Amino acid sequence: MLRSCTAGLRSIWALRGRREGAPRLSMDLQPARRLFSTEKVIHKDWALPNPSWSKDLKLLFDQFMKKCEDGSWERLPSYKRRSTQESEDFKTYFLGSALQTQSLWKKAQLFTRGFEDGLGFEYVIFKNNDEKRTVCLFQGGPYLQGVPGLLHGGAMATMIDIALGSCTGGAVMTANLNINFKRPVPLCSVVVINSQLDKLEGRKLFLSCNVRSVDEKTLYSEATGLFIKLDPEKSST
Ligand SMILES: CCCCCCCCCC(=O)SCCNC(=O)CCNC(=O)[C@H](O)C(C)(C)COP(=O)(O)OP(=O)(O)OC[C@H]1O[C@@H](n2cnc3c(N)ncnc32)[C@H](O)[C@@H]1OP(=O)(O)O
Repeated sequence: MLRSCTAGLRSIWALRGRREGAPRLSMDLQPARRLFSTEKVIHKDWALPNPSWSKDLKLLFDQFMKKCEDGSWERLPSYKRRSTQESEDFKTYFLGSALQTQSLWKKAQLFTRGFEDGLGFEYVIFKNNDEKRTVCLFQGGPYLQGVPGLLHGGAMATMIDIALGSCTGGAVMTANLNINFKRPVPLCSVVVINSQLDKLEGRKLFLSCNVRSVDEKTLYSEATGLFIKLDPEKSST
């Protein structure tokens, strides 16, 4: 698996030096990823295969894409920046935020999508709306190392937060995250995060997840999270 990651990295270096935002043709650089353009901005969907994806990740991706065919599952697209509407929703609550300044707003992006292909967070999330659950396929790259050869716990916590968040909807914030790290995750390996909504109580969403190896034999982590739907009557700043 590590070898597959290394092989992927070779193609990554070939792509280095090409900066996002610079004028370019979508098909020229990353044919596997869908791009659509408005007048000025190119929104790239990052939850699609790229050359750094290991065989395991591609295989699981294909399996879940098949499950999407009858409509029971959907693949969630992933962008570096939230849509204008989503951003407006959050701005409503955080009126005093530094992001109100135009220059910062333009620079801000989801930090899990800020790495070159294969070096950081490679992931895709599939959602089953009826069952109120998601499956996140995650391959943590070499820049996410903690203890040598192993994935940093903070990187795992980040993915758990995102995975649990994907079971919610609308404007929510993480209020509590509780993680039990049971086994260390080898760097560049693929893990599967199964998340579900356990309970909805007013504005409180109680969620849980587990993180397992592809063969399901290793339980790496278990976590619970509390997310709060933001109250339109309140502003947090
Ligand atoms: C597909 C892509 C998905 C992407 C997902 C992205 C994931 C990224 C998510 C994040 O990183 S969010 C950033 C980290 N989180 C924060 O910075 C949150 C900081 N905290 C807050 O802003 C506020 O505390 C919060 C908005 C969460 C709640 O404030 P509110 O004023 O709206 O709620 P309030 O304090 O009235 O509490 C509402 C209920 O929740 C309960 N509650 C709030 N915080 C709690 C807590 N920490 N533990 C337990 N209960 C809590 C509170 O007791 C109360 O219960 P009851 O309704 O039963 O009375």
